[in-house]
Amino acid sequence: MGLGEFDRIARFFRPLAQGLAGALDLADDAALLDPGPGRDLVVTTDAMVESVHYLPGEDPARLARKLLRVNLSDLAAKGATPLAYTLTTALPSQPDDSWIARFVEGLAADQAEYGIGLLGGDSVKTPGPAMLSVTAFGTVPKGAMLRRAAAKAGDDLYASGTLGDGALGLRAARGDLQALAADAVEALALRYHLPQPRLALGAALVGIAHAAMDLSDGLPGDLPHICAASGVAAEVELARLPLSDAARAAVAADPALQAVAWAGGDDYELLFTAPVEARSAVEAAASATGTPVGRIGRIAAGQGVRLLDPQGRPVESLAGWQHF
Ligand SMILES: Nc1ncnc2c1ncn2[C@@H]1O[C@H](COP(=O)(O)OP(=O)(O)OP(=O)(O)O)[C@@H](O)[C@H]1O
Ligand SMILES: Cc1ncc(C[n+]2csc(CCOP(=O)(O)O)c2C)c(N)n1
Ligand SMILES: [Mg+2]
Ligand SMILES: [Mg+2]
Ligand SMILES: [Mg+2]
Repeated sequence: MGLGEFDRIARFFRPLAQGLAGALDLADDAALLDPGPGRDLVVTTDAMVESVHYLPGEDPARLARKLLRVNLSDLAAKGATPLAYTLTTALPSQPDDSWIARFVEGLAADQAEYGIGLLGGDSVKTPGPAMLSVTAFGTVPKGAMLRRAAAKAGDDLYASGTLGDGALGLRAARGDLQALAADAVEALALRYHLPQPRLALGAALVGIAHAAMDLSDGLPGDLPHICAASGVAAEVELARLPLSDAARAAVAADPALQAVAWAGGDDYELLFTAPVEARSAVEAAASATGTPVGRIGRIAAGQGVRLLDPQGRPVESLAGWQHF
């Protein structure tokens, strides 16, 4: 028999709230959060469901870190510095305390890594698969949050890091990439399990980038959001998409994986636009934060996204992740 709901909160979750005065020891109806003078509060929520967002049997510590990181990635995309988060767990009716202990280990590790604390949350049971949800809070200088709606015709379009590793990494984690060398399989799976939110780059792009978002559903799914929000069109040269050595090896071993590498999903890289005059400022932000950044296309007047294959032909068949 596991602990009761409130003993479980006190034992496992309260230590994660220490050091965050507004969390009130996880013993009140709500928490308090002060963004500080001259700062705006930035708020984002993402949930993860077993078998939809992560594989059954996943290490709870690694799962906890991914849950935090997908949310921190949205803060990064807004140029925000993370402050705190709330956590909702919907777990099968008899929660296993050793599972929760390991989940909390993962949260503690990334709290330390990113300088954040647990502000509160909710614990419920479910007859369905586990569902875990985080709401992350960050701050930006007042009025400076990066937005999807700020792209301008003529802007360059950039992506950080490498794309496609997360989606290929899911296949690697499932054991589907048998033809690939073990070190490449491991590198891809790690990118699926443990994204790297681009917080330093996001903050450095405040005042430089026009529009920004993070890539979670894959470039063909996500870029149309910037275009629609900004009332512009975009053109991407797929040959310019930055692919890791492991992703290139996977595509070389199985050319059918090219679409997976391009369409991505689970990337948690930044997609952003900036005026041509800001090229050296973008490069400086990239090098100051140690984040690779590649120019992958451009923004134009009009609407819609054109993806061009390496021969310059439009590709219509790539789609992003959608739940329904
Ligand atoms: N159930 C909902 N209620 C209110 N707003 C929602 C709901 N679902 C999504 N949204 C809002 O829709 C917008 C897009 O959400 P979406 O989840 O696609 O963004 P994202 O987190 O950047 O992408 P991803 O979920 O793939 O990481 C956000 O402003 C989000 O707050
Ligand atoms: C086991 C498993 N199967 C498939 C996927 C792929 N996937 C699921 S949701 C999502 C988009 C982001 O989620 P959301 O839009 O819900 O925030 C992606 C790319 C995965 N991660 N794990
Ligand atoms: Mg979301
Ligand atoms: Mg998100
Ligand atoms: Mg996002």
